[in-house]
Amino acid sequence: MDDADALGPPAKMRERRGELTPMLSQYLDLCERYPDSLVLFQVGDFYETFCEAAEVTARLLEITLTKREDSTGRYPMAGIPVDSAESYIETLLDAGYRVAVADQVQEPSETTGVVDRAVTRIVTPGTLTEDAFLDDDNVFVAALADGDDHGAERGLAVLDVSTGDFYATGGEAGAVADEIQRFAPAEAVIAPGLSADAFDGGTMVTPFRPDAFDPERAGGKVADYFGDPDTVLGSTAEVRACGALLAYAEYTRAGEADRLDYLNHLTRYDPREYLLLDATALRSLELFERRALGGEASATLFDTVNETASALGARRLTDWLRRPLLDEGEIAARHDAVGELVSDVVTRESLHDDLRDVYDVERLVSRVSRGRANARDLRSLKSTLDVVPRLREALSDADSDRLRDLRERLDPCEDVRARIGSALVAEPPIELTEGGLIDEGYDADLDDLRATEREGKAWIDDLEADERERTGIDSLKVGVNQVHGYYIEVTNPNLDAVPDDYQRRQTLKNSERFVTPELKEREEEIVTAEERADDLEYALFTDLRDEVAAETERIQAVADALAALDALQSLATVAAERDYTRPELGADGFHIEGGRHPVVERTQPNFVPNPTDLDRGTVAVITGPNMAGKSTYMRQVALIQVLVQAGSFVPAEAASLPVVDRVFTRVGASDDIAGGRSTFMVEMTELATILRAASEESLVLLDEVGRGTSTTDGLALARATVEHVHDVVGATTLFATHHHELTATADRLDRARNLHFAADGTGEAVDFTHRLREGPAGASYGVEVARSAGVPDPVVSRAHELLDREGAAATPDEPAVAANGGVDEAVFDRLRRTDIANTTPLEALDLLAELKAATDE
Ligand SMILES: Nc1ncnc2c1ncn2[C@@H]1O[C@H](COP(=O)(O)OP(=O)(O)OP(=O)(O)O)[C@@H](O)[C@H]1O
Repeated sequence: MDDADALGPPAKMRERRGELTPMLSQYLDLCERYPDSLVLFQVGDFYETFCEAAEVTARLLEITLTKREDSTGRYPMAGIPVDSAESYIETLLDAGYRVAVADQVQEPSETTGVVDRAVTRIVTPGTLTEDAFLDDDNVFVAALADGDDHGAERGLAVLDVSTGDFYATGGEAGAVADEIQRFAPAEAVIAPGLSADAFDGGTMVTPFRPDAFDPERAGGKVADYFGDPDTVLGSTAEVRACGALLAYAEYTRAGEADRLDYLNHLTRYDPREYLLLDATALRSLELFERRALGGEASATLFDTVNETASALGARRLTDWLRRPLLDEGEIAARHDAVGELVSDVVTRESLHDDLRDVYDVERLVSRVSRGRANARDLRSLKSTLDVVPRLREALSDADSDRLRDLRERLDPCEDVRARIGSALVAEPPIELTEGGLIDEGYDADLDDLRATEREGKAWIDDLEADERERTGIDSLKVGVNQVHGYYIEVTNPNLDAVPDDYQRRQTLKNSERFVTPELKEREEEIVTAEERADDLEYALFTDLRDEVAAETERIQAVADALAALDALQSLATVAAERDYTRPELGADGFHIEGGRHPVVERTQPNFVPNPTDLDRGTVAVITGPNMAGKSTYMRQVALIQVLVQAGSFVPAEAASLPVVDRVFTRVGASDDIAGGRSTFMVEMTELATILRAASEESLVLLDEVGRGTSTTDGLALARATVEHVHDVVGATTLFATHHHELTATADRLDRARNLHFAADGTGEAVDFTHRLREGPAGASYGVEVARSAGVPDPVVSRAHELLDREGAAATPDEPAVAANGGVDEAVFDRLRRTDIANTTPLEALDLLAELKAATDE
């Protein structure tokens, strides 16, 4: 928040409440009613702000700060034009404000006093519906609540007001925090007493009436929209969150009918139904956001597999990547559909072409339902429905269950389509009150009015010729202007010939303008017919819009099917064009032939495919020089896994994979400077999460764990981590490290493997092959990488000299950190297997004796 003083009633006005002019006292009232929002107050063609709010808006929007002066005092004032308000409002949102737009809701001509004003909408970052603010992506607002007992149980509700997408989920606080990250809401309301910690800096946490979270009240709200809360939701925490979120969404629609009629569908899910990707994983795998490490902006996974043709499809594909599936049947159903479209080029391409004509129906229909849609919106809806029969035709021979099911669900809504088609002209204007919307033949009364208008105009068109003949004045002209309407113009030399029934209207320098009683009558007829036609058109249009609004659920169902079809089409297009293969599911390990990194292969023309062959529970220790490709490889495996479970084919020659419950990553350095934590602290926090939460069903990527501290500590931690993951956690793990000593640890453990990236050290230059091999890496090429990076020769030579001197110390096959000081491996193992927490003092003494005996031998 830039400056909280800009909110609420200005002190200066409050002090003089009794004396203020009626207009300013209206402003003061509105500021009091909307104390959390910056009030934009319409005065004619401007939205004005006053006092502190004016100072803040003038600064943020770079507009002039002026003053309003009256008998009660001088008030700073700053205003923005109503016509270009949206871009200014956007800047205010970016600065962290909510904006309450107070419009004049009465014509100034209707009153002798001050015009009525009311807040007609509250614009907040998470509840945007105006096209001007939106791109294709979802914009979410969330609500977080706890249960009756205020324990660790949390409920989360997430809503996109512009599309009507509504999700609810719940669970213990940590799991729900992960779900929040998946949706990355722009805004959130939270129950009284809860901390906002689960939200990061990208979410504006907004205060809201605590009573909206009251279980009874919230339950009532949920019932109002979706039926019995106990049936549709999982816990009181979820009910509180959903109810409060609905109340908040209604609150921001001030002025419009309270209820959001297009919210018909609630998706309630359990986080355990989807592959869990926490914030760290989403970030480090760059699913949606670029990290631009080292200034090099790379594409995201989403960019790479997004070949959707519509906004609906793009949002659906985002959701599939954000919440990959766990259910093998569901995954296979998507794979079947993708497979069919991969092999059927004709269908795939015709789907892609047709889907390009699909508009953002979810948003269209929500605008229709809110009474905000114009005639163009309805035409766009019709164009979209026009596509549906073509899509059904393209899918007529579909085999896979999913495609057949989608075909079934593609209801062309023939009645709606025909109705819009017959009512509206092909290219209606945006304005709704100035006519030109409704087509001929739709309404008899309208056609009559238009006929009157046409006849009147035809009569006038003929008038010039008729009057020239009657008067004999060849230069006589008939014209029209805004102020005086139709007139007959006669130049001064001909004034003598003017007949008696001409009435003078206007005198110009060289001519006079006249009207005749008949011309006035005709004109009156035309104007009346025009006005009545405009009003009638508006009425017919709103009736049509209401009729379409009554079909909201049907149209939403079509939108849902279109979205899924487009997402499948996208996956199939990518698979076909980039040579992806269908993965086999249900394997007891990760077996990939010729795997590729889906994003890097797009920018590296000579990308080297690499295999993966890891039984479940294997810990692979991956060594190799800097720049050899370790990080790329590890991410490649994880991305392939995410793609599989999202329903996609994968960049590989062949793949046979299990379904994993969660992908964990501890990759690269991510300083949390804003959070005040050092790189090492962040690294350890992430590591702690993984070691606590990973299961045998998880896939874990650990990249250079322990790098952020001293070598000894780092190595000790890395080693302890490998052992713990191997012995206790049991997750399949890829562990990249520069500590060659770790390769010895891997040699000792049953399910650990050494893999490495070799580099050909030809002479003193390094040639990266990017090829993964069995066993530990032979040497570190760090010094050569330093040379190719431009480190001066003397430093490089000296480093070589030092390396030579240290010799064997750096060889990788040496056992790990002589930490056991020569103690027999069996003793070491015995210690490792000991669970101290479950060892009695007596047992401990026995153990000590046993170990002592072993070392004495
Ligand atoms: N299989 C591959 N084929 C072609 N180029 C690759 C391959 N793998 C990685 N690269 C390229 O090599 C460079 C280094 O890759 P990467 O960052 O994965 O190496 P690294 O071993 O993790 O390095 P460091 O240890 O310094 O983190 C990247 O620019 C990447 O694009």
